[in-house]
Amino acid sequence: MSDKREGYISWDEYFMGVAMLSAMRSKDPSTQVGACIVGADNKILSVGYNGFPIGCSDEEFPWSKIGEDIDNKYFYTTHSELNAILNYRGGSLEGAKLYVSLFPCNECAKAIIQAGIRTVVYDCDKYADTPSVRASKRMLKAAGVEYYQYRRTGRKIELEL
Ligand SMILES: O=c1ccn([C@H]2C[C@H](O)[C@@H](COP(=O)(O)O)O2)c(=O)[nH]1
Ligand SMILES: [Zn+2]
Repeated sequence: MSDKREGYISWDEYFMGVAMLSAMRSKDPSTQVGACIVGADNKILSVGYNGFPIGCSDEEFPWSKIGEDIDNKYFYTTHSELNAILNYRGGSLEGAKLYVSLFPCNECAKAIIQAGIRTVVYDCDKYADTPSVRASKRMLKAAGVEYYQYRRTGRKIELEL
């Protein structure tokens, strides 16, 4: 009989937990998104969160979404999924799985498909009714990328940092 410790987190909790922790790095006051890309052998390949590109300072660029003209975050934010894909320097993401705290938009869906990611596990789907997410689902389905919602376990994790 094994005397292994009970109560350890599952793979799904671990990877979605890393995605959610990554989201906490985001400076977006409205929606923080985190992503975690995992290889077939349950190894984490990359992580990302929504933020401005390198060199575009959070002090200078706008986080407002109602700003005039080009003073609007939508022009500048790199989405968490794209950041996770671009942060990976190890070669191919063919066959990888993506854990993400918000359902990917249509632009991220294109990047996911082209990167060879085959599975998307998402948590929140608050923009499900928008054309962007509807188009995203259409593309993911057409490309044979499986997607399903993460089943929350209700486990609370407290970290003293
Ligand atoms: O696929 C996606 C879609 C959105 N995001 C990021 C981009 C923005 O920073 C926020 C959304 O802001 P709202 O104020 O809720 O419109 O989420 C992402 O990372 N990935
Ligand atoms: Zn996106």
